[in-house]
Amino acid sequence: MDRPFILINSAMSADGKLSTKERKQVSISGKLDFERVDELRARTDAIMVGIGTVLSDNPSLTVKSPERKAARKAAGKSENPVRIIVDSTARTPLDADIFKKGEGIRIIAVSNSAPAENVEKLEKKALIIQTGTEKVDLSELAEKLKIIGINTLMVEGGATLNWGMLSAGLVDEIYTFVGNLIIGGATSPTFTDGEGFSEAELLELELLSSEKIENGVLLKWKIKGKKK
Ligand SMILES: NC(=O)c1ccc[n+]([C@@H]2O[C@H](COP(=O)([O-])OP(=O)(O)OC[C@H]3O[C@@H](n4cnc5c(N)ncnc54)[C@H](O)[C@@H]3O)[C@@H](O)[C@H]2O)c1
Ligand SMILES: Nc1nc(=O)c(N)c(NC[C@H](O)[C@H](O)[C@H](O)COP(=O)(O)O)[nH]1
Repeated sequence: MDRPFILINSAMSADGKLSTKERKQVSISGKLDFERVDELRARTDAIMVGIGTVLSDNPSLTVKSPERKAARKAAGKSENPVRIIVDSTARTPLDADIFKKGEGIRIIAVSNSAPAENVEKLEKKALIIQTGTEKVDLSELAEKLKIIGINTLMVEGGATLNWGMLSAGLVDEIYTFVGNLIIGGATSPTFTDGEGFSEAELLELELLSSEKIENGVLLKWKIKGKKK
């Protein structure tokens, strides 16, 4: 299958959580890690998040640094990468910050069961890609993104989309910043939620690097494939 190079970047607590039990975001990253994420954003063709992240965090997914935005412009690109929301039932609020902030293309990926009236409203704000019956078919979405010129895709969570991408075999590398806090809670989102793998399905990773950043550690992993 021809698809973009796909990287997941997430920040997690020392106990592997992405946010609190109320699904409220907390700063796990410090200033330097947020700078690193901005730099990654500026280098990628597209950024993708799940609708759960939009509903809880309302991210804009823009490049923040004026210098990086200017460098993208100078290279003939938009200031921001293409911003994509995976939203099976077309629930994205029309006043979400992703629409209000920054220039550039937005894509909402919906399934074929998304209510037509929601899709029609979103069509005024974004390009719509429709795949899958109940849930967005992430493999088909990745192929379509490649066709429209997206060669590098950065997934910024959340927990359910991370699982969807990993379990569909769609991820090449994972960058996790592990921050110096404990969040706890059996229901707090973790780096990968969803159904989970059984023993015969586990994914094996190769550690590419580890780097101390302020009071945390950045781990870069490559996906090797199913654990033998
Ligand atoms: N710390 C971080 O780096 C970070 C990054 C992003 C989000 N978060 C946190 O994660 C939480 C949100 O995670 P979440 O799990 O609730 O939502 P999510 O962002 O993972 O979105 C999940 C949604 O994606 C959609 N989806 C469609 N097709 C899918 C498929 N085939 N597979 C999987 N998902 C599919 C579904 O509509 C599903 O409800 C929030 O609390 C947020 O603060 C943290
Ligand atoms: N890298 C990172 N470190 C964190 O400590 C944290 N809580 C997030 N969380 C991801 C979440 O989705 C954020 O809401 C977006 O990173 C915000 O993006 P914007 O600034 O709105 O562009 N991400």
